[in-house]
Amino acid sequence: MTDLTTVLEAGGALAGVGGLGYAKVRAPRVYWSLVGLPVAASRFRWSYGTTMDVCGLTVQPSGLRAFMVRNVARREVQPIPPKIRRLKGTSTGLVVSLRIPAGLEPADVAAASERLRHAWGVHSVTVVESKPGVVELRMTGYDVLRRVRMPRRIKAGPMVVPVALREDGAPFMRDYREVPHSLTLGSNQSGKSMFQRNLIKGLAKLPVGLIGIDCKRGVEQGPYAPRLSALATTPDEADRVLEVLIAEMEARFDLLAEHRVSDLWSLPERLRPVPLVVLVDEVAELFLVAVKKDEERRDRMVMQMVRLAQMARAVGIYLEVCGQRFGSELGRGATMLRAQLTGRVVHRVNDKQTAEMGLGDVAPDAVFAATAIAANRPGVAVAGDASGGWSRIRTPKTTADEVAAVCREYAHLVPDLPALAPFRPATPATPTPTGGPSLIKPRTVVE
Ligand SMILES: Nc1ncnc2c1ncn2[C@@H]1O[C@H](COP(=O)(O)OP(=O)(O)OP(=O)(O)O)[C@@H](O)[C@H]1O
Repeated sequence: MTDLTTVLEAGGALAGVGGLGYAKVRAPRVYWSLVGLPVAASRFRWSYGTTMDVCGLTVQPSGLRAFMVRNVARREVQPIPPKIRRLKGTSTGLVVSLRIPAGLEPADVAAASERLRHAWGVHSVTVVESKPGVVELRMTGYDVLRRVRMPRRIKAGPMVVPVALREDGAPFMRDYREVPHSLTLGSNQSGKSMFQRNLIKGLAKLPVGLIGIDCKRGVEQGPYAPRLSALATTPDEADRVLEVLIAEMEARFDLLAEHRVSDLWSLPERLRPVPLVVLVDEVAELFLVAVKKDEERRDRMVMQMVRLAQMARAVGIYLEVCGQRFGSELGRGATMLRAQLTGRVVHRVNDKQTAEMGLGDVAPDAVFAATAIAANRPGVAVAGDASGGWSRIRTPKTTADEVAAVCREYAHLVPDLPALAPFRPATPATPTPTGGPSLIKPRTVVE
């Protein structure tokens, strides 16, 4: 009987270990919550003081403080680490809020993030300044980008779309009011289309107008036609669509002037024109020059896009440009346009120069991270912005059919924009137009 009990106990223990091993690989969230988090939290608490000390993140207390607290001479007291304000476990990691003592700055903690990661045995440590004097250490317990699962509850805003997951487990949000224009770069098969697909999936549900420019004959954006207000599939069509957008921008500025406000969001809701997002897929195809005559069109389009990028934010027209490279080889004015596209997402690239094109001017520290993206990780990218911050992200795998279904479901949100009507892609059933007013008259398209 005793032998049987021992065998059953051993069997139960082995099954438990096997189950945990299985969970670690197949359900890392569950494993983290059951095992990883309690272990990491204990390890953190136990080794906090010494780890911060060896990582150079302690300061000598002031003489007065040493005297007040311990009533001893300053040289006799130990250096003190940042004070822990809060420690919170999440489904992907651990978030620790620290008050930075005088003598340290957030950059010191950020510089030590690799050392902290190894000391506490976590997958990554990201340092974010949450308010002056306070930093958050966002640790992830496992590689959350291996299989992306977006958090269930995401706080979105009027022009904010969740597109990908960040390495620290938080969603990567595309906020058009904060960063109006953006550039997505990456080599072949790196995941650019997947990024735009996720973006369209989010945007399709918002009250915005979507304008597609896909000079690969519409193969990428064609399936989303029911939700598009316009789709240009050749450079000539794109040229005309951009002309309409410039006219729309000017008309919207007249409206702002009439109501003495400086941006679209300050207008009363009933007068506010619908925001427009212009999605350019593979920008090199758009600026392609086959014969000398095309150069004039290309230069005109670059200048139209530069004008939109410089001014259209205030009137709610936003640019989302995607390409393999974006350098001076795209023609006159291209680098000027790139400078205006301040949101940057760089997928795997073939050379350092392309990573520098995307991130060198906004987040130089991120260039190396972009060149280190593995070929077997499509969809992984480095996202930087004009504030110099950057993060590693990955989009969830989403099929074109899934996004096409969302576009059909939300086709009733296509705004009434008569000037763009000639460019409206054909769809099986034309939905009833809704949304904000258009400010310019329909044009006759001369083919
Ligand atoms: N986040 C992701 N997770 C898993 N697989 C992905 C992810 N993103 C992209 N892929 C896969 O990688 C491949 C290339 O993706 P995608 O077509 O988006 O790349 P691309 O950069 O647009 O390529 P191209 O420039 O050749 O059009 C596809 O098979 C896609 O399913």
